[in-house]
Amino acid sequence: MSIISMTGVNKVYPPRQRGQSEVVALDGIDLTVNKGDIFGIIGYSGAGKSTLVRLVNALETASGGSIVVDGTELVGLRESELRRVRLGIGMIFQQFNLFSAKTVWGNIAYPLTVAGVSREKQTARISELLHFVGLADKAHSYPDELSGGQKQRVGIARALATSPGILLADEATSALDPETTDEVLTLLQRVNREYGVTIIVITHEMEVIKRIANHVAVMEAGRIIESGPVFEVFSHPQTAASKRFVNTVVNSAPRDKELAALVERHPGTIISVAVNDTDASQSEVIRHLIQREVEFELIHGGIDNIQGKTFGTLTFALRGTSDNVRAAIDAVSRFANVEEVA
Ligand SMILES: Nc1ncnc2c1ncn2[C@@H]1O[C@H](COP(=O)(O)OP(=O)(O)OP(=O)(O)O)[C@@H](O)[C@H]1O
Repeated sequence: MSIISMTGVNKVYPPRQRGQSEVVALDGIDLTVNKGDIFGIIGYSGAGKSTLVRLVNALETASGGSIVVDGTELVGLRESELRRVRLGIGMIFQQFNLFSAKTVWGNIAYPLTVAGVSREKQTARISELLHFVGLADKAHSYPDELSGGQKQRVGIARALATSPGILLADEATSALDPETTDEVLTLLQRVNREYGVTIIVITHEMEVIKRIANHVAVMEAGRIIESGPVFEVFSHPQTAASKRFVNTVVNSAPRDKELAALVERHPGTIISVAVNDTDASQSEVIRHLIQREVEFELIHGGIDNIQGKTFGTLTFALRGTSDNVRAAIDAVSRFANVEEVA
């Protein structure tokens, strides 16, 4: 069931200065996020990701199109009605955006006070959330006394205070080191599983998508150029930009210097085979090489796990008669994506 649905959404900003032209930040966005998704949106700087998020939580208005959030059409809605929609959406940020003069407790209490929640209920909710994010002992600390990862955990607790159904995470781990990033991503997965919150993750890092998203949309120049289940986009990227993102995190075929070094050490035929556990398993590839009496050596590559599925590219140096090598490549090519790299 869809919880966010965008159809033909445009956003045009007026020129920043006289003489400049207007900026088309979003250009015909069609997007459906289903309830329970961890939906990743990836793109380089300026692709339009933050603009898209600001439209979803109604911080900005669209120039055209339709945006339906949890059954409510946002386009054309009055400010008082937009406020109600915003209550159902939590948000976390790259720079955490905590109130530095308030304690951890005070930060989490803030949205509850604004929503008119009684003191008693606030206390119960804040205690629950502090335990959930593992900061029960930091209730009376100030943000300055916390590490980046702890600050983001406060950010998550504050965003969840009013029990929103949707959480928007805008580059939420971009300021954190890899280990802390991992902790925060694990926490977001718990938010999704244990509280049933739909999460939209905005990032320029494919690792984040690979780690937690089930669905991904790739943005470029204000458009969504590719979208689908994470495993599909990783295993069959359709556009140059998606391929570049995928190559940052998965073992792909060797190129340039790396390839030249391999060729020097392994004269003969070198092939790269994309393997996965749905249609091109590693064992099937190896079985065909053995059957065709081809000697082989695994010289490059590796296997990843994406959404519980095996995925990777293995590069083999093949040795044997040219007929056998050809027959082996033909046989493997029937079910797997094979690239003869040398
Ligand atoms: N208030 C604004 N006025 C004019 N142009 C804007 C405004 N906000 C964003 N833009 C422009 O819209 C385009 C998309 O910006 P946006 O911030 O959504 O991209 P992004 O993918 O989130 O990039 P980043 O990660 O750098 O924030 C950019 O060309 C940006 O300069």
